[in-house]
Amino acid sequence: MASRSTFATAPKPLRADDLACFRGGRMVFERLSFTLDPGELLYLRGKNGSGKSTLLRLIAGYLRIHGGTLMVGDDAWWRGDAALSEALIYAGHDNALKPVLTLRENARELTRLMTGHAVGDVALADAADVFGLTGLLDQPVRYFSSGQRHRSNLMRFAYLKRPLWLMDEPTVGLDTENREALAGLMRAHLDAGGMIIAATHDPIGVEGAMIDMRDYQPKVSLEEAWL
Ligand SMILES: Nc1ncnc2c1ncn2[C@@H]1O[C@H](COP(=O)(O)OP(=O)(O)OP(=O)(O)O)[C@@H](O)[C@H]1O
Repeated sequence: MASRSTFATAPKPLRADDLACFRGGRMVFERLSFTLDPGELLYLRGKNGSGKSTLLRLIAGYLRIHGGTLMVGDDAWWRGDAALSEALIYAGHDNALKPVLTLRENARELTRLMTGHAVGDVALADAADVFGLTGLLDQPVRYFSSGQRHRSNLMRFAYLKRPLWLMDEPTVGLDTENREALAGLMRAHLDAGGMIIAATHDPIGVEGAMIDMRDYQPKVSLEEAWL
């Protein structure tokens, strides 16, 4: 199991107050507030298009804040904050794997880009073992099934020692065994003082608080509704 000292940077609490985000020509959410302390998990629930991915992408620094504040420890969040991007791992809907490379080469490439150093063979073997990918490490990703690709994408959470995990639909396409592996990995991360925000439609089986995105949808006035 990981320990606090295994994180490259110390976990910092997140505090959002009255956050708002405008995207695709409309306000996606507004007045959204939450706190997330080390060792805590926050689920984002809500129907398609309610802004779960938008919130994750905003925290990751890909989108702007249009209202409210987000504090990272004692510092105000800002887009392009290298310290924050070095403290988080984001995994969205699309996998970031290059099909022509093997899984090992993909992991080395990703870690070189994200940290400046390629992941070592021992750390990679341990991470592959979590999701039953040991036998696939030296296979080109183009031969993988969709579930194998998804597990390969999730593997980064096991070998990058970063405190804040932003997970978008992490259970999609996972069988029961791998859902349990994912839940175990998440529990170990939280036990070590890590933090997770996970957008999901499915129960994962790890205890956490919940944001219901329905509570933060903009209210449309009667006049606007007629426009
Ligand atoms: N690349 C984009 N450019 C502009 N608008 C976008 C883009 N991606 C999503 N949106 C809009 O942002 C809003 C929120 O979408 P988002 O993907 O955050 O929802 P979601 O809750 O994650 O949905 P799902 O459950 O389908 O994944 C939607 O109105 C969507 O149309």
